[in-house]
Amino acid sequence: MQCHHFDAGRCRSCTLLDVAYPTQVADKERHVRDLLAPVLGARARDVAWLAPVTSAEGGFRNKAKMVVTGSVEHPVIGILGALPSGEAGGVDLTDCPLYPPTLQAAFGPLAELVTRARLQPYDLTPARGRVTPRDAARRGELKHLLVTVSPAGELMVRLVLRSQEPVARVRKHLPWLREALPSLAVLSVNLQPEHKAVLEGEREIVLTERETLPMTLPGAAGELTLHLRTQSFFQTNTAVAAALYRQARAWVDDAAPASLWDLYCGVGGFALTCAAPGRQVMGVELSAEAVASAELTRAELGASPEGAAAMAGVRFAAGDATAYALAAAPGDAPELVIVNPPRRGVGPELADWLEASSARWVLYSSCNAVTLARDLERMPSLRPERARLLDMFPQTRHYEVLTLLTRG
Ligand SMILES: C[S@@+](CC[C@H](N)C(=O)[O-])C[C@H]1O[C@@H](n2cnc3c(N)ncnc32)[C@H](O)[C@@H]1O
Repeated sequence: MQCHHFDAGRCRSCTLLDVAYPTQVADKERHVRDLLAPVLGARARDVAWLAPVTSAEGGFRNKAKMVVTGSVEHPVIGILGALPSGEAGGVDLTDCPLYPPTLQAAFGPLAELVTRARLQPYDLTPARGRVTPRDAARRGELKHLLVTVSPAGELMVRLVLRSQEPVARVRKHLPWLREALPSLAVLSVNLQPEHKAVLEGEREIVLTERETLPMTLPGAAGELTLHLRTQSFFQTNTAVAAALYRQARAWVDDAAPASLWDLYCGVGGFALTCAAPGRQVMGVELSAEAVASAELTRAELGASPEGAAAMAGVRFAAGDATAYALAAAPGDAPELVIVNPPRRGVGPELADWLEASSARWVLYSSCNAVTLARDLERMPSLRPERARLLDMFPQTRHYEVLTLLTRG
Protein backbone atom coordinates (compact mmCIF):
# COMPACT_ATOMS: atom_id res chain seq x y z
CA MET A 1 0.00 0.00 0.00
CA GLN A 2 1.29 3.47 -0.87
CA CYS A 3 0.61 6.43 1.42
CA HIS A 4 1.80 9.96 0.75
CA HIS A 5 1.22 10.92 4.40
CA PHE A 6 3.59 8.16 5.53
CA ASP A 7 6.16 9.03 2.85
CA ALA A 8 6.10 12.68 3.96
CA GLY A 9 6.41 11.71 7.64
CA ARG A 10 3.05 13.31 8.52
CA CYS A 11 1.52 10.10 9.90
CA ARG A 12 3.36 7.06 11.18
CA SER A 13 0.36 5.04 12.40
CA CYS A 14 1.05 2.30 9.83
CA THR A 15 4.31 1.16 11.36
CA LEU A 16 4.74 -1.76 8.91
CA LEU A 17 4.09 0.12 5.68
CA ASP A 18 7.66 -0.56 4.54
CA VAL A 19 7.26 -4.32 5.03
CA ALA A 20 5.79 -6.50 2.23
CA TYR A 21 2.35 -7.78 3.22
CA PRO A 22 3.14 -11.55 3.14
CA THR A 23 6.14 -10.85 5.41
CA GLN A 24 3.91 -8.90 7.82
CA VAL A 25 1.57 -11.88 8.15
CA ALA A 26 4.41 -14.40 8.54
CA ASP A 27 6.03 -12.21 11.21
CA LYS A 28 2.75 -11.94 13.11
CA GLU A 29 2.29 -15.70 13.11
CA ARG A 30 5.85 -16.17 14.33
CA HIS A 31 5.19 -13.55 17.02
CA VAL A 32 2.14 -15.31 18.45
CA ARG A 33 3.77 -18.76 18.29
CA ASP A 34 6.88 -17.44 20.07
CA LEU A 35 4.74 -15.86 22.80
CA LEU A 36 2.71 -19.03 23.38
CA ALA A 37 5.63 -21.50 23.18
CA PRO A 38 7.05 -20.95 26.70
CA VAL A 39 3.54 -20.98 28.22
CA LEU A 40 2.50 -24.19 26.47
CA GLY A 41 5.82 -26.04 26.72
CA ALA A 42 5.49 -29.48 25.10
CA ARG A 43 1.78 -28.79 24.47
CA ALA A 44 2.75 -26.19 21.84
CA ARG A 45 3.44 -29.06 19.39
CA ASP A 46 -0.18 -30.24 19.65
CA VAL A 47 -1.73 -26.99 18.46
CA ALA A 48 -3.13 -27.30 14.93
CA TRP A 49 -2.56 -23.91 13.27
CA LEU A 50 -4.78 -23.13 10.30
CA ALA A 51 -3.46 -20.91 7.50
CA PRO A 52 -3.82 -17.23 8.50
CA VAL A 53 -6.81 -15.25 7.28
CA THR A 54 -5.40 -12.31 5.34
CA SER A 55 -7.02 -8.98 4.54
CA ALA A 56 -7.13 -6.42 1.78
CA GLU A 57 -3.98 -4.34 2.30
CA GLY A 58 -5.86 -1.03 2.19
CA GLY A 59 -9.44 0.21 2.32
CA PHE A 60 -10.33 -2.27 5.05
CA ARG A 61 -11.07 0.01 8.01
CA ASN A 62 -14.79 0.46 8.59
CA LYS A 63 -14.34 3.19 11.19
CA ALA A 64 -12.52 6.52 11.28
CA LYS A 65 -11.83 8.21 14.61
CA MET A 66 -10.86 11.69 13.53
CA VAL A 67 -9.69 14.69 15.53
CA VAL A 68 -11.06 18.00 14.25
CA THR A 69 -8.72 21.02 14.39
CA GLY A 70 -8.34 24.18 12.37
CA SER A 71 -11.17 26.70 12.20
CA VAL A 72 -14.88 26.87 11.36
CA GLU A 73 -14.00 28.11 7.88
CA HIS A 74 -11.14 25.64 7.36
CA PRO A 75 -11.61 22.57 9.54
CA VAL A 76 -8.83 19.98 9.48
CA ILE A 77 -10.07 16.39 9.89
CA GLY A 78 -7.41 13.86 10.79
CA ILE A 79 -4.91 13.50 13.62
CA LEU A 80 -2.87 15.70 15.89
CA GLY A 81 0.65 15.40 14.56
CA ALA A 82 3.87 17.24 13.93
CA LEU A 83 3.54 20.02 11.35
CA PRO A 84 6.46 20.82 9.00
CA SER A 85 7.20 23.72 11.39
CA GLY A 86 7.83 21.15 14.16
CA GLU A 87 4.80 22.36 16.13
CA ALA A 88 1.90 20.10 17.10
CA GLY A 89 -1.14 20.63 14.90
CA GLY A 90 -3.86 19.06 12.81
CA VAL A 91 -2.91 16.78 9.92
CA ASP A 92 -5.59 16.18 7.27
CA LEU A 93 -6.05 12.41 6.87
CA THR A 94 -9.34 12.36 4.98
CA ASP A 95 -7.72 10.44 2.10
CA CYS A 96 -6.03 7.88 4.38
CA PRO A 97 -5.78 4.74 2.20
CA LEU A 98 -6.90 2.49 5.07
CA TYR A 99 -10.44 3.83 4.55
CA PRO A 100 -12.69 2.59 1.75
CA PRO A 101 -13.73 5.23 -0.82
CA THR A 102 -17.25 5.35 0.68
CA LEU A 103 -15.77 6.50 3.99
CA GLN A 104 -13.28 8.92 2.44
CA ALA A 105 -16.11 10.53 0.44
CA ALA A 106 -17.98 11.41 3.64
CA PHE A 107 -15.38 13.89 4.88
CA GLY A 108 -16.03 16.61 2.29
CA PRO A 109 -19.72 17.06 3.25
CA LEU A 110 -18.82 16.67 6.95
CA ALA A 111 -16.23 19.44 6.70
CA GLU A 112 -18.88 21.61 5.07
CA LEU A 113 -21.29 20.79 7.92
CA VAL A 114 -18.66 22.11 10.35
CA THR A 115 -18.65 25.41 8.49
CA ARG A 116 -22.44 25.67 7.95
CA ALA A 117 -23.32 24.79 11.55
CA ARG A 118 -20.47 26.95 12.93
CA LEU A 119 -18.93 24.06 14.87
CA GLN A 120 -15.78 25.63 16.28
CA PRO A 121 -13.06 22.92 16.45
CA TYR A 122 -12.00 22.33 20.02
CA ASP A 123 -8.44 23.15 20.98
CA LEU A 124 -7.09 19.81 22.16
CA THR A 125 -3.63 21.07 23.00
CA PRO A 126 -3.06 20.94 26.78
CA ALA A 127 -4.08 24.14 28.55
CA ARG A 128 -1.14 26.03 30.04
CA GLY A 129 -1.56 27.62 33.46
CA ARG A 130 -4.86 28.87 34.80
CA VAL A 131 -7.81 28.73 32.41
CA THR A 132 -10.13 31.73 32.60
CA PRO A 133 -13.78 31.42 31.49
CA ARG A 134 -12.87 33.50 28.42
CA ASP A 135 -10.10 31.04 27.46
CA ALA A 136 -12.47 28.15 28.00
CA ALA A 137 -15.03 29.76 25.67
CA ARG A 138 -12.34 30.12 23.04
CA ARG A 139 -11.49 26.46 23.23
CA GLY A 140 -14.34 25.53 20.87
CA GLU A 141 -16.90 22.75 20.66
CA LEU A 142 -16.15 20.01 18.13
CA LYS A 143 -13.64 17.44 19.34
CA HIS A 144 -13.92 14.32 17.20
CA LEU A 145 -15.74 12.92 14.20
CA LEU A 146 -16.44 9.19 14.51
CA VAL A 147 -17.60 7.70 11.22
CA THR A 148 -18.50 4.05 10.56
CA VAL A 149 -19.34 2.64 7.15
CA SER A 150 -21.39 -0.51 6.64
CA PRO A 151 -20.68 -3.07 3.90
CA ALA A 152 -23.68 -1.58 2.04
CA GLY A 153 -21.97 1.84 2.12
CA GLU A 154 -24.28 3.43 4.71
CA LEU A 155 -22.81 5.72 7.34
CA MET A 156 -23.09 6.31 11.07
CA VAL A 157 -21.66 9.73 11.93
CA ARG A 158 -21.07 10.80 15.52
CA LEU A 159 -20.01 14.36 16.39
CA VAL A 160 -18.19 14.48 19.72
CA LEU A 161 -18.97 17.90 21.19
CA ARG A 162 -17.94 19.70 24.37
CA SER A 163 -21.50 20.84 25.12
CA GLN A 164 -25.06 20.76 23.86
CA GLU A 165 -24.87 24.38 22.68
CA PRO A 166 -24.42 23.65 18.92
CA VAL A 167 -26.97 20.79 18.75
CA ALA A 168 -29.80 23.00 17.45
CA ARG A 169 -27.56 24.24 14.63
CA VAL A 170 -26.61 20.66 13.69
CA ARG A 171 -30.33 19.75 13.61
CA LYS A 172 -31.04 22.75 11.41
CA HIS A 173 -28.47 21.62 8.84
CA LEU A 174 -29.45 17.94 8.92
CA PRO A 175 -31.75 18.20 5.83
CA TRP A 176 -28.86 19.75 3.91
CA LEU A 177 -26.47 17.01 5.14
CA ARG A 178 -28.88 14.29 4.05
CA GLU A 179 -28.83 15.71 0.53
CA ALA A 180 -25.08 16.17 0.47
CA LEU A 181 -24.47 12.74 1.99
CA PRO A 182 -27.31 10.43 0.90
CA SER A 183 -25.57 7.42 2.48
CA LEU A 184 -26.06 8.94 5.95
CA ALA A 185 -28.12 6.50 8.05
CA VAL A 186 -27.43 7.64 11.63
CA LEU A 187 -26.26 11.03 12.91
CA SER A 188 -25.67 11.63 16.60
CA VAL A 189 -23.98 13.99 19.00
CA ASN A 190 -21.87 12.58 21.79
CA LEU A 191 -21.18 14.91 24.70
CA GLN A 192 -17.67 14.87 26.12
CA PRO A 193 -17.41 17.96 28.35
CA GLU A 194 -14.08 17.20 29.98
CA HIS A 195 -10.74 18.56 28.81
CA LYS A 196 -8.93 15.26 28.67
CA ALA A 197 -7.77 12.81 26.04
CA VAL A 198 -10.90 10.67 26.00
CA LEU A 199 -12.49 9.89 22.68
CA GLU A 200 -16.13 10.10 23.74
CA GLY A 201 -18.43 10.76 26.70
CA GLU A 202 -21.39 8.93 28.20
CA ARG A 203 -24.29 10.95 26.81
CA GLU A 204 -25.47 10.49 23.22
CA ILE A 205 -28.20 12.38 21.36
CA VAL A 206 -29.35 10.65 18.18
CA LEU A 207 -30.60 13.19 15.62
CA THR A 208 -31.92 10.84 12.93
CA GLU A 209 -34.98 8.59 13.08
CA ARG A 210 -32.73 5.61 12.41
CA GLU A 211 -30.67 4.63 15.44
CA THR A 212 -28.74 1.64 14.16
CA LEU A 213 -26.40 0.91 11.29
CA PRO A 214 -27.04 -2.56 9.80
CA MET A 215 -23.75 -4.39 9.26
CA THR A 216 -24.45 -7.26 6.87
CA LEU A 217 -21.79 -9.94 6.90
CA PRO A 218 -21.45 -13.08 4.82
CA GLY A 219 -22.15 -15.77 7.43
CA ALA A 220 -21.67 -19.52 7.69
CA ALA A 221 -25.25 -20.07 6.49
CA GLY A 222 -26.25 -17.03 4.42
CA GLU A 223 -25.91 -13.42 5.48
CA LEU A 224 -26.03 -12.10 9.03
CA THR A 225 -27.10 -8.51 9.67
CA LEU A 226 -25.79 -7.21 13.00
CA HIS A 227 -27.30 -3.97 14.24
CA LEU A 228 -24.86 -1.37 15.47
CA ARG A 229 -26.05 1.37 17.78
CA THR A 230 -23.85 4.29 18.78
CA GLN A 231 -21.49 3.58 21.72
CA SER A 232 -21.14 -0.04 20.60
CA PHE A 233 -17.91 -1.72 19.66
CA PHE A 234 -17.62 -3.27 16.21
CA GLN A 235 -14.58 -5.12 14.84
CA THR A 236 -12.51 -2.73 12.70
CA ASN A 237 -12.21 -4.88 9.60
CA THR A 238 -15.63 -6.08 8.43
CA ALA A 239 -14.39 -8.78 6.02
CA VAL A 240 -12.00 -10.31 8.58
CA ALA A 241 -14.66 -10.05 11.32
CA ALA A 242 -16.99 -12.11 9.12
CA ALA A 243 -14.22 -14.72 8.70
CA LEU A 244 -13.65 -14.69 12.48
CA TYR A 245 -17.32 -15.43 13.24
CA ARG A 246 -17.45 -18.12 10.54
CA GLN A 247 -14.37 -19.82 11.99
CA ALA A 248 -15.86 -19.65 15.49
CA ARG A 249 -19.09 -21.19 14.24
CA ALA A 250 -17.23 -24.07 12.55
CA TRP A 251 -15.28 -24.95 15.71
CA VAL A 252 -18.33 -24.54 17.96
CA ASP A 253 -20.33 -26.85 15.67
CA ASP A 254 -17.55 -29.47 15.89
CA ALA A 255 -17.72 -29.26 19.70
CA ALA A 256 -21.57 -29.17 19.55
CA PRO A 257 -22.12 -27.73 23.05
CA ALA A 258 -25.68 -27.63 24.40
CA SER A 259 -24.88 -24.37 26.21
CA LEU A 260 -22.45 -21.52 25.68
CA TRP A 261 -21.60 -18.08 26.97
CA ASP A 262 -20.25 -15.25 24.84
CA LEU A 263 -18.40 -13.01 27.31
CA TYR A 264 -17.51 -9.48 26.09
CA CYS A 265 -20.13 -10.08 23.38
CA GLY A 266 -20.38 -6.52 21.98
CA VAL A 267 -23.27 -6.44 19.49
CA GLY A 268 -23.45 -10.23 19.60
CA GLY A 269 -21.32 -11.34 16.63
CA PHE A 270 -20.15 -14.61 18.19
CA ALA A 271 -23.35 -15.38 20.13
CA LEU A 272 -25.67 -14.86 17.17
CA THR A 273 -23.40 -16.70 14.73
CA CYS A 274 -23.04 -19.69 17.06
CA ALA A 275 -26.73 -19.96 18.03
CA ALA A 276 -28.41 -23.20 16.98
CA PRO A 277 -31.68 -24.98 17.69
CA GLY A 278 -31.56 -26.53 21.15
CA ARG A 279 -28.45 -24.54 22.17
CA GLN A 280 -28.62 -22.16 25.16
CA VAL A 281 -26.57 -19.02 24.42
CA MET A 282 -25.87 -16.20 26.90
CA GLY A 283 -24.09 -13.02 25.80
CA VAL A 284 -22.64 -10.64 28.41
CA GLU A 285 -21.32 -7.16 27.67
CA LEU A 286 -20.62 -3.96 29.62
CA SER A 287 -22.13 -1.52 27.10
CA ALA A 288 -25.93 -1.31 27.41
CA GLU A 289 -26.09 0.16 23.89
CA ALA A 290 -24.26 -2.87 22.47
CA VAL A 291 -26.62 -5.21 24.33
CA ALA A 292 -29.61 -3.31 22.92
CA SER A 293 -28.08 -3.75 19.44
CA ALA A 294 -27.65 -7.50 20.03
CA GLU A 295 -31.24 -7.81 21.31
CA LEU A 296 -32.54 -6.09 18.19
CA THR A 297 -30.65 -8.49 15.91
CA ARG A 298 -31.86 -11.47 17.93
CA ALA A 299 -35.47 -10.30 17.63
CA GLU A 300 -35.11 -9.75 13.90
CA LEU A 301 -33.52 -13.16 13.29
CA GLY A 302 -36.03 -14.83 15.59
CA ALA A 303 -38.92 -13.41 13.59
CA SER A 304 -38.01 -15.46 10.52
CA PRO A 305 -39.18 -19.09 10.29
CA GLU A 306 -35.57 -20.28 9.71
CA GLY A 307 -34.15 -18.32 12.66
CA ALA A 308 -36.85 -18.83 15.28
CA ALA A 309 -35.56 -22.16 16.66
CA ALA A 310 -31.94 -21.00 16.82
CA MET A 311 -32.81 -17.69 18.51
CA ALA A 312 -35.16 -19.27 21.07
CA GLY A 313 -32.25 -20.06 23.38
CA VAL A 314 -30.35 -16.75 22.98
CA ARG A 315 -30.22 -14.17 25.81
CA PHE A 316 -28.11 -11.07 26.45
CA ALA A 317 -27.28 -9.19 29.65
CA ALA A 318 -25.46 -5.92 30.33
CA GLY A 319 -22.79 -6.24 32.98
CA ASP A 320 -19.22 -7.06 33.84
CA ALA A 321 -18.09 -10.38 32.32
CA THR A 322 -15.99 -11.41 35.34
CA ALA A 323 -18.75 -10.58 37.83
CA TYR A 324 -21.23 -12.55 35.71
CA ALA A 325 -19.03 -15.65 35.68
CA LEU A 326 -18.06 -15.39 39.36
CA ALA A 327 -21.75 -15.20 40.34
CA ALA A 328 -22.13 -18.74 38.99
CA ALA A 329 -20.66 -21.78 40.74
CA PRO A 330 -17.82 -23.16 38.57
CA GLY A 331 -19.81 -26.40 38.24
CA ASP A 332 -22.69 -24.46 36.66
CA ALA A 333 -20.60 -23.22 33.76
CA PRO A 334 -21.91 -23.81 30.24
CA GLU A 335 -20.18 -26.46 28.14
CA LEU A 336 -18.36 -23.83 26.08
CA VAL A 337 -17.32 -20.26 26.90
CA ILE A 338 -16.34 -17.75 24.22
CA VAL A 339 -14.21 -14.83 25.43
CA ASN A 340 -13.25 -11.82 23.30
CA PRO A 341 -11.89 -9.30 25.81
CA PRO A 342 -10.31 -5.88 25.19
CA ARG A 343 -6.51 -5.70 24.93
CA ARG A 344 -6.03 -6.21 28.66
CA GLY A 345 -7.24 -9.84 28.36
CA VAL A 346 -9.65 -11.66 30.69
CA GLY A 347 -7.40 -11.12 33.71
CA PRO A 348 -6.53 -13.40 36.63
CA GLU A 349 -9.97 -13.67 38.27
CA LEU A 350 -11.84 -14.83 35.19
CA ALA A 351 -8.94 -17.02 34.04
CA ASP A 352 -8.89 -18.77 37.45
CA TRP A 353 -12.67 -19.22 37.32
CA LEU A 354 -12.47 -20.73 33.82
CA GLU A 355 -9.63 -23.02 34.93
CA ALA A 356 -11.72 -24.31 37.85
CA SER A 357 -14.98 -24.45 35.91
CA SER A 358 -16.76 -27.38 34.33
CA ALA A 359 -16.57 -25.77 30.84
CA ARG A 360 -15.17 -28.35 28.42
CA TRP A 361 -14.10 -25.77 25.85
CA VAL A 362 -13.05 -22.13 25.85
CA LEU A 363 -12.93 -20.29 22.54
CA TYR A 364 -10.59 -17.33 23.08
CA SER A 365 -10.50 -14.53 20.50
CA SER A 366 -7.68 -12.15 21.36
CA CYS A 367 -6.39 -8.90 19.87
CA ASN A 368 -3.32 -8.99 22.11
CA ALA A 369 -1.24 -12.16 22.21
CA VAL A 370 0.76 -10.88 25.21
CA THR A 371 -2.30 -10.93 27.48
CA LEU A 372 -3.56 -14.12 25.79
CA ALA A 373 -0.31 -15.87 26.81
CA ARG A 374 -0.63 -14.47 30.36
CA ASP A 375 -4.23 -15.71 30.65
CA LEU A 376 -3.34 -19.15 29.22
CA GLU A 377 -0.64 -19.51 31.86
CA ARG A 378 -3.38 -19.47 34.50
CA MET A 379 -5.46 -22.09 32.66
CA PRO A 380 -3.15 -25.14 32.40
CA SER A 381 -6.12 -27.53 32.23
CA LEU A 382 -7.33 -25.88 29.05
CA ARG A 383 -5.15 -26.98 26.14
CA PRO A 384 -5.08 -24.99 22.88
CA GLU A 385 -6.09 -27.51 20.29
CA ARG A 386 -6.66 -25.32 17.23
CA ALA A 387 -5.57 -21.79 16.46
CA ARG A 388 -5.75 -19.30 13.63
CA LEU A 389 -4.34 -15.85 13.08
CA LEU A 390 -6.70 -13.36 11.46
CA ASP A 391 -5.04 -10.24 10.14
CA MET A 392 -7.58 -7.66 11.24
CA PHE A 393 -5.06 -4.78 11.20
CA PRO A 394 -2.70 -4.86 8.15
CA GLN A 395 0.21 -2.38 8.13
CA THR A 396 0.43 -2.50 11.93
CA ARG A 397 1.84 -5.02 14.40
CA HIS A 398 -1.66 -5.82 15.65
CA TYR A 399 -3.64 -8.93 14.77
CA GLU A 400 -6.45 -11.14 16.06
CA VAL A 401 -5.87 -14.74 17.10
CA LEU A 402 -8.61 -17.28 17.70
CA THR A 403 -7.85 -20.43 19.66
CA LEU A 404 -10.02 -23.31 20.77
CA LEU A 405 -9.00 -24.61 24.20
CA THR A 406 -10.11 -28.07 25.22
CA ARG A 407 -10.02 -29.37 28.78
CA GLY A 408 -7.19 -31.88 28.81
C1 LIG B 1 -12.80 -6.76 21.62
S1 LIG B 1 -14.42 -6.19 21.93
C2 LIG B 1 -15.34 -7.60 21.41
C3 LIG B 1 -16.78 -7.40 21.08
C4 LIG B 1 -17.49 -8.55 20.35
N1 LIG B 1 -17.13 -9.84 20.85
C5 LIG B 1 -17.32 -8.47 18.85
O1 LIG B 1 -16.95 -9.45 18.23
O2 LIG B 1 -17.56 -7.38 18.29
C6 LIG B 1 -14.51 -6.20 23.65
C7 LIG B 1 -15.87 -5.86 24.22
O3 LIG B 1 -15.80 -5.99 25.63
C8 LIG B 1 -16.60 -5.00 26.23
N2 LIG B 1 -16.13 -4.89 27.63
C9 LIG B 1 -15.10 -4.16 28.12
N3 LIG B 1 -14.95 -4.39 29.43
C10 LIG B 1 -15.90 -5.31 29.78
C11 LIG B 1 -16.24 -5.95 30.99
N4 LIG B 1 -15.57 -5.69 32.11
N5 LIG B 1 -17.25 -6.82 30.99
C12 LIG B 1 -17.96 -7.07 29.85
N6 LIG B 1 -17.67 -6.49 28.67
C13 LIG B 1 -16.66 -5.62 28.63
C14 LIG B 1 -16.40 -3.79 25.35
O4 LIG B 1 -17.48 -2.88 25.48
C15 LIG B 1 -16.35 -4.45 23.95
O5 LIG B 1 -17.64 -4.51 23.38
